[in-house]
Amino acid sequence: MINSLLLPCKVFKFPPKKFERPKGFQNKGPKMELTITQPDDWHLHLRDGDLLEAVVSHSASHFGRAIVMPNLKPPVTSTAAALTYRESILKVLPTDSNFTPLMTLYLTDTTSRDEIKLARRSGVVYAVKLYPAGATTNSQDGVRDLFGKCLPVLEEMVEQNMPLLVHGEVTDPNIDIFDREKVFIETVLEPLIQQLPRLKVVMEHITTMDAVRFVESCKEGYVAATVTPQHLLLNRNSLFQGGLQPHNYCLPVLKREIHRKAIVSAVTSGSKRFFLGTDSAPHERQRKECSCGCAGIYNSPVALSLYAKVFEEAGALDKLEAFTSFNGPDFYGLPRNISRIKLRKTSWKL
Ligand SMILES: NC(=O)N[C@@H](CC(=O)O)C(=O)O
Ligand SMILES: [Zn+2]
Ligand SMILES: [Zn+2]
Repeated sequence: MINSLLLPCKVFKFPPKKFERPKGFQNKGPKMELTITQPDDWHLHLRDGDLLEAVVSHSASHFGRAIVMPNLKPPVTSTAAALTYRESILKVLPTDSNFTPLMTLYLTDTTSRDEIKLARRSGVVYAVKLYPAGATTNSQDGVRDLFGKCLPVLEEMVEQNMPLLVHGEVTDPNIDIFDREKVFIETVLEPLIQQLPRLKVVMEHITTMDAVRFVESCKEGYVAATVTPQHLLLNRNSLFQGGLQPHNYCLPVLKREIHRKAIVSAVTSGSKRFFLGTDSAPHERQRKECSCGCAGIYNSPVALSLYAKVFEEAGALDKLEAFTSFNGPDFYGLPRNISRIKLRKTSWKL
């Protein structure tokens, strides 16, 4: 794939005193540059072991912080495990990196209220992740009884102002795979928000116009969504273009073009409810290219450029910075980054 788009080239650090508003898009002849506040990634899979070591620098070179997903084997279900995982990430970071992993807990039917209190007190756990059991990669230990066994924990999360991050798909095999997000909104998210209107919810990696409408209909500051580069750039044709394309397979699966367009409109509108979450999900090559390929797209080395391409093509580069660098920390109640990153438009080959 040959692209002409904005390629991140360097992070410039400014001390707070010298902080000034980014100058924004500058067109200097053929050389186009854009300087924005350093982005964060609000949905990232770093894995562990060798894979962690192989991928972490790709995120750390562009992003200031990342919400690190807990779907390891075994999953990160306790604050103690999150602390250990965090240490193993910090250990393999490049020495000059100030990348900060923001840890999450994997919700199960047996998570306790005390665990949520511990998580909040730890100062390193920022959210709890809901995987409906069987919905996606390493979700077999996920939630089976959200409105029953998990309810006390959700109430504690309201008390602790701890966001619930949601993989929003039903797992019923009788529901068509392309409808699983829409049905999840109707049967789980809408009742959940009615029951717990003060719970902060992030609908992760949205893929449909139904999700866009749902998020826009909720109270700002309580419900938001992350958006991946692949769901902004590809539709479901890309899964079958010239043959089966396993590297375009992720969950929730890519949808029709009308859905892609709705998501592009939502993020380029300047709405505060949508922010960057790459869902970069590395898998070993032989697990993608085989008779039963697993779900997940690895994108962190190129994600920021791809987002910039989407905003540029929509004529909305002036809205890019809010999506990449402001809306996420504002929703989580965290400070925006001080450092900045320069994007330079250039041709490159992936
Ligand atoms: N998105 C994916 O297709 N896969 C993710 C899990 C997830 O985010 O659902 C993974 O961990 O591989
Ligand atoms: Zn997911
Ligand atoms: Zn994910």
